[in-house]
Amino acid sequence: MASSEEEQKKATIIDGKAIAHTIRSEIASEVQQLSTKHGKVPGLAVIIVGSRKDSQSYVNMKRKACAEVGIKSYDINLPEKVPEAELIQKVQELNAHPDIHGILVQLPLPAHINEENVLNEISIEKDVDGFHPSNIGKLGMKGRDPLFQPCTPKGCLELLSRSGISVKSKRAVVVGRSNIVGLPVALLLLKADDAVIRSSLTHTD
Ligand SMILES: Nc1nc2c(c(=O)[nH]1)N[C@@H](CN(C=O)c1ccc(C(=O)N[C@@H](CCC(=O)O)C(=O)O)cc1)CN2
Repeated sequence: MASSEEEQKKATIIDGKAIAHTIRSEIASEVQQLSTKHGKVPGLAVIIVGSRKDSQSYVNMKRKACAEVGIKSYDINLPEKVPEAELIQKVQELNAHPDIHGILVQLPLPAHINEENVLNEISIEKDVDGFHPSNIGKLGMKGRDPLFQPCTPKGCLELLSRSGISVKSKRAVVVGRSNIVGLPVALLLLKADDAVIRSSLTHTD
């Protein structure tokens, strides 16, 4: 095998924990600067409906991560049977709250609540999950940039770039096409190199 080919076949180990540690220190110092210079502390409202164990665990991790970097998290825990209108009213209150800069509604929601109706209500300026149709739509459009990008897909691309792996001229296969991971990963890959990348979405969900 030619040496350049050998180079290309070499595996790269991605150290996710080390990268996460670096990113958290960067965010902590940005938050510190914001508060020193402008007297502002970023505020994130995290809404969870019901008591699914997996969702509780993800939400706890997000709240803990906020505390670690100095972001103030506002915990909103609503009962499983909360009416959709009440959840929407809560989102609207948070949209108008001056100390809350980001709103995150943990998914999935109980079956009686229409997820789309709720996500559409989040102000696009506070849509830190990037799930609002306007933000997702811009993610898919050439020359447009969403205000926020979904975090797990953004995390995948961030891991690659911080590990020195370029996606340019590569072929990518994305397994799954969920609104939360598969679809936005494919869109982010296209945005990263729309001239060359062909990303194929498999139909597992
Ligand atoms: N409002 C949101 N709701 C949900 C999201 C989200 O991003 N925003 N994503 C998932 C739940 N979730 C975070 O909330 C989440 C779940 C799983 C993973 C993940 O990376 N899983 C890895 C395993 C990681 C490990 O075990 O260490 C995997 O599946 O391979 C990230 C985020 C639904 N709801």
